[in-house]
Amino acid sequence: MSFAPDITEQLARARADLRMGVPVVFAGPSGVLVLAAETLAPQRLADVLALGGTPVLAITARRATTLKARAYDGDLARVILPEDATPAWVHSIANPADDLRAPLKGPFNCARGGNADAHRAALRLTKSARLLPAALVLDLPDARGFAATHGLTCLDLATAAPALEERSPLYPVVNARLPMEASEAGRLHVFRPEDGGEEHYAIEIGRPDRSKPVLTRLHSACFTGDLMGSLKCDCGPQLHAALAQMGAEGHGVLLYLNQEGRGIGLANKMRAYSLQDQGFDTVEANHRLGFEDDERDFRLGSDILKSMGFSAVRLLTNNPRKVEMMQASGIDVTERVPLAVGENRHNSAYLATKAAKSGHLL
Ligand SMILES: Nc1nc2c(ncn2[C@@H]2O[C@H](COP(=O)(O)OP(=O)(O)OP(=O)(O)O)[C@@H](O)[C@H]2O)c(=O)[nH]1
Ligand SMILES: [Zn+2]
Repeated sequence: MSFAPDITEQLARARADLRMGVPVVFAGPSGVLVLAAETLAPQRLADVLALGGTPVLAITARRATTLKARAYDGDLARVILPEDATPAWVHSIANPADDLRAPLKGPFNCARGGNADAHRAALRLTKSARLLPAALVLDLPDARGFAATHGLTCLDLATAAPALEERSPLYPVVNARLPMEASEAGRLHVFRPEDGGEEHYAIEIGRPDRSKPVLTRLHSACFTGDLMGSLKCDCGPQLHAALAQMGAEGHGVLLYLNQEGRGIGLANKMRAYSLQDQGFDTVEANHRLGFEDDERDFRLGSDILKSMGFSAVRLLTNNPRKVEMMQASGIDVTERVPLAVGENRHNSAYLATKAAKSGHLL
């Protein structure tokens, strides 16, 4: 019998630690101390520098490209901290907000050779904590001892790295009747992941026949568009048009996935909006922040559909990646139903970029 948290539970703790600015430790053949750049407090940086060694700032290859730093590890770069590194320096590498106003100094001295597995895991962890993907990493000679002395979350790298790539199983928590404007025959189902992450929702309209393809919308949360009526995207009109079509047909399932900002979280999406005000498009803004164009995993949607008893859908979308990911994860997409609504003068460039760079069909 053990009450000790397993790796999934430890990772959930580690995410919370990083969001608060508390370091975590990865223990492996060579252990490391990890702090998220975004939440790095001045005293913690001073403490890390006082430990000696060669602290590096791990950033993604996307961010490295903008900074013209050498990504010797392929998907990431390890920028060696200058001896006089300040919190402002660390934040300016991690956060592109001031890239244009204060062009970064460079050239950067980047580590090459050795093993970057812990750095890669650290970046995955910052992303999954919805922080900027940048982490201060310092080699520790006795990682487990250091974690025990300082009461830090200690993750075994060999178990944590694969666990960070997996998606957590979702289980149904509750469902209840929800009469809506679009249909009085609505039912809201709540699904919860086992890893303490975001819940996702399914809005079932009518009682769709499980043996036939169901009209389905895979909708990613957009606080600004869905709730605030933002004109910068088409999410609000798409949400309402999808529900209206399901209401009119009498059946449907709208999956509301809490993947705000194409999976980067609302704070990072607002950082991307700020970059868009500096002239970058939606894809360039994600890259400058260090993210891929789209960090979402639509297999979540397949998991929910399967658990509700569906195996085939008529998918309301303009995004071919959604169709591909559904198919690849065992849900048959018998038809793509276009959903082109809500274009206006504020979002026409955004929609054009999605068509040109992300393959969206208009
Ligand atoms: N990072 C980022 N996310 C954005 C931006 N504008 C909107 N989003 C997010 O993009 C997602 C839009 O999701 P969906 O409506 O499912 O979009 P889609 O991939 O365009 O596909 P379809 O609407 O099905 O055609 C939401 O999570 C929004 O929060 C942006 O400029 N940057
Ligand atoms: Zn939106």
